[in-house]
Amino acid sequence: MRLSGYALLLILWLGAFYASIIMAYEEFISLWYMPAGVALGGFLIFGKRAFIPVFLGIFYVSLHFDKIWGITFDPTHIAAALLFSLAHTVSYGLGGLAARYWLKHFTNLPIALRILGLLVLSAAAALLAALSGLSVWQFTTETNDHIMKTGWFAWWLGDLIGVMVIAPVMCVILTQFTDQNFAWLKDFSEHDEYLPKQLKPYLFKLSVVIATVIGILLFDRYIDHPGVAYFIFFVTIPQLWIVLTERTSRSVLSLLLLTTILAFGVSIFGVSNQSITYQFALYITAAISYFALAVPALVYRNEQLKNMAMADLLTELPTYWVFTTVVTQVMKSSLPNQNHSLAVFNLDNFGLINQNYGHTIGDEALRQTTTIIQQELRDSEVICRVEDDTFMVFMPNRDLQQANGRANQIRLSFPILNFDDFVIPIRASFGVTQVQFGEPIEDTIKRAKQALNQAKNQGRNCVVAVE
Ligand SMILES: Nc1nc2c(ncn2[C@@H]2O[C@H](COP(=O)(O)OP(=O)(O)OP(=O)(O)O)[C@@H](O)[C@H]2O)c(=O)[nH]1
Repeated sequence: MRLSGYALLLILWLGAFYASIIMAYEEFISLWYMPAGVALGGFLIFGKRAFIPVFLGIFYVSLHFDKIWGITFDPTHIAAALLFSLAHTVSYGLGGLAARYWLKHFTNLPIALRILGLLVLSAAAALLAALSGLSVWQFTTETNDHIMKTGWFAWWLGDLIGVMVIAPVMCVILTQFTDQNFAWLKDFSEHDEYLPKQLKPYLFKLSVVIATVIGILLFDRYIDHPGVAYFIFFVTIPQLWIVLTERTSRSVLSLLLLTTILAFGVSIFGVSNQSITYQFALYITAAISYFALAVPALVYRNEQLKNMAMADLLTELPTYWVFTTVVTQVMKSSLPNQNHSLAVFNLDNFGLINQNYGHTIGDEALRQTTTIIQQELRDSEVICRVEDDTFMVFMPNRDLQQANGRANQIRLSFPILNFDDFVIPIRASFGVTQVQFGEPIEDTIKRAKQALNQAKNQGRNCVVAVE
């Protein structure tokens, strides 16, 4: 962690604290307590090194915020501030470190399960912070029994929302200030490249979110019914729209915006007696947003798997699966008098290239060879990489003799590859066979592979054709 990271964490914590004070709807109770999210996010990204800036932040405000303690600046005050700072830092430290461990070491679990773990850990950390913070408060002031009994729930909920909304924002910001690799966080945004970049549709969706929040606050302000605040749950719909269709950072930003507007709006529109309902709605909206993040991530993974099933990663040739599917379709639509053939070829002594020049050069040789052979093929011919250095070519409308000639043409087109300090001649052996009408494709391939074995036994760099 760089020094700028420490400083930034401290500044963000203080900024979040003063913002929460402005947004408090009751003395010391905020709709959402932003510093909780800054603290947990700090521990999540920086690990235990976040302790110092978080502790300093809360210690500073505990000393200077006389209103909290109602006592003067003396040893008791300092002891109280110390205890209070420890309660906050240790609670979010434990929560943040546990969340970090969970995300780092359970990367093979489904995303939804990892998110569930995060929600549980955040809830536990926020509860610990609320209970320990209030206990310190009660213990040091001895007067606020009422707060302990009635305030802990709102305090907990406010902290929890702070964590849910701010911690992901912290992850986006703080990852810039450390040299670590955050592969364990990237799963939540790896689908981003598949999602649109255009700003206009996002701004439109964002305005729907904002309009929904402000509309409901206004409604609550002017319709005198305690149930009106429940309409705020509708904001989940446009928020989900964003989560499912926009990049992760945009979903996080929208959640941040809607929470901020709601927190200010509750005070501005004078509807703070409904705060608990608004807090629940925020909590549910944030939790659903995180779960929904798993959906575009799953769609993205599906797309990746589909691509892997369709094209070989190294050569980008169609896979065996695509090849056999296409060939089977052609065979099904063929007439008995149509002759088709199939060639299997394997590069000669390819293992030696790896041995002599290394695997990377071997990969490059495979790539360059397939590019050159592809150029040599006719449009109607279908090629695939079967495995390793073995390939297959389907030759429609060619009988065995024609296919034999064609395979020899392809064999002769194998290149001599030029690298900086050396040249590598590429050679291959071929097995060719004609497809028997109505036979399964696996039988044809088996015969062609037997012919290929014969070609290898005959000294390589040749074509063997079998009926
Ligand atoms: N660089 C690289 N090598 C691979 C890849 N896949 C398989 N190989 C290597 O290709 C070689 C294939 O060996 P074989 O086909 O059995 O034997 P060969 O050395 O080509 O000799 P013959 O086939 O008998 O002529 C092995 O050394 C594999 O390690 C790959 O994707 N990249």
